[in-house]
Amino acid sequence: MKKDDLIQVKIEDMGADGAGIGKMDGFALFIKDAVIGDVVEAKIMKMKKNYGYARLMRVLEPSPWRVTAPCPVARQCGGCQLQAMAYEAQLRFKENKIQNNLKRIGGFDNIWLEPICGMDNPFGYRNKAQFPVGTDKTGRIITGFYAGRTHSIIENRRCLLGVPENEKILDAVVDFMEKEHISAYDESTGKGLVRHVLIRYGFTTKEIMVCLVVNGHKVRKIEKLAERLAEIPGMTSITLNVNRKRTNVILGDEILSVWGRGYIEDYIGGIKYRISPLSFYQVNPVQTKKLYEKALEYAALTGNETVWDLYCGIGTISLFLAQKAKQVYGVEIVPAAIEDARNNARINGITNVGFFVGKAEEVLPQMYERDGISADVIVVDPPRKGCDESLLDTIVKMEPERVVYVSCDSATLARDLKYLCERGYEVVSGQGVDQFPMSVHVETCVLLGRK
Ligand SMILES: C[S@@+](CC[C@H](N)C(=O)[O-])C[C@H]1O[C@@H](n2cnc3c(N)ncnc32)[C@H](O)[C@@H]1O
Repeated sequence: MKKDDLIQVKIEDMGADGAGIGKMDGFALFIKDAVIGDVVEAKIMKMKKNYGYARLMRVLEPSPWRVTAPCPVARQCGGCQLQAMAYEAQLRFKENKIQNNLKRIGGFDNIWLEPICGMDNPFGYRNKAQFPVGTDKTGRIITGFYAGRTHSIIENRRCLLGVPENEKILDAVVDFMEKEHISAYDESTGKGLVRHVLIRYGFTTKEIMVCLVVNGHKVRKIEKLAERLAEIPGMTSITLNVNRKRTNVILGDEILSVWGRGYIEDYIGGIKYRISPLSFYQVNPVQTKKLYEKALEYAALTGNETVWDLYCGIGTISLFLAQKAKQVYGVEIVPAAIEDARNNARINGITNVGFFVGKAEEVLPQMYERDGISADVIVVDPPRKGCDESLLDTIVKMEPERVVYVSCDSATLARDLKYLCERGYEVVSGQGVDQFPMSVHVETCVLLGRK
């Protein structure tokens, strides 16, 4: 097989990034957009020693799990990788992904997981969207999402994963930019003003926040845009975020108020959270509630426990746990998030929590060595790279009865579980929670107990 060859192949498996995998002449061929069970015609794009990449040209026999993707730009857009696959099959894919990682990376052969927790309606679930703004070849202002692995914008104002309000907001922003001749930022030159539109929506409160990310400190006639946006029911906060750096990172550090208050509020369970443009907040509130309830169930609190919630963000899990614990301590690296966490405790009248700013892998060992702190239960919810070994070592030394590991990357989860299980812990239970339908991502919650 060589570049540009046309082949016919049956898709027998799927890779972690959602690409279909077909086998031919001993080679594994990765074919994006092919669904397990399809027979496809594909064009070879690149061959390596044992595997290759091919482009899907035609589906010759559709898989029983193939569906028509409801979004017209699903294939080009980098946001969804699994829209052409029935939701039930997506859930099986995610369960397999977790199990494969546990086996391959963690060496766990027989971990029983509770059935994955999926959504009844797997669309319209996202409470946050960040739309890049740019221009097309004719200079017309466009917004949408980046194509997979690139920074070219696929125009789309009606993303089916988000709320309908997004479209009205984007219409208002683009109209305003065209009428007032406000430029879009150009990544290749570093020139132009408007980079992204960040929208957040409180599902329980229906409050909306719009934050325009700009390469500057002001936008001419912004009050005209604010006037129009303020007419959208629920609009609560309009801000500018200043990002003058030539970087892929979307948000800068500085927020300037334009209209309304600088935050929205939302509830998960009975707890109210204040969310500012820079705060980390889970994007799928329906599933987040289920995830936190699972973490709370695994923590099995009776009211006498001291609990540490590491990587606590704005204190979402900490406040959930505090309802059933004696004392909860949260640790988080972003100072603004800890400010939000303290505020969130205050507005909910929760007094049995304390928050610390710093790296979990520094704060916990320091406090253990210096102050001899203890823990009955430790919850960790790290970013994709997982936990630092020095943090895992301290957890082992502190000997909590239970460790609840919430993970957005089952590969690093498997690595860290292996480490803990070689040092006195065992996996008691676990469950995948689908926070990101239509994408390949999946959240996992695991309970570890002392052997
Ligand atoms: C997956 S989020 C979890 C946040 C929170 N538990 C929630 O559910 O909203 C991970 C958090 O870890 C924070 N973080 C990243 N590295 C960290 C570190 N080394 N120490 C402490 N926090 C860290 C991030 O800022 C982010 O808020």
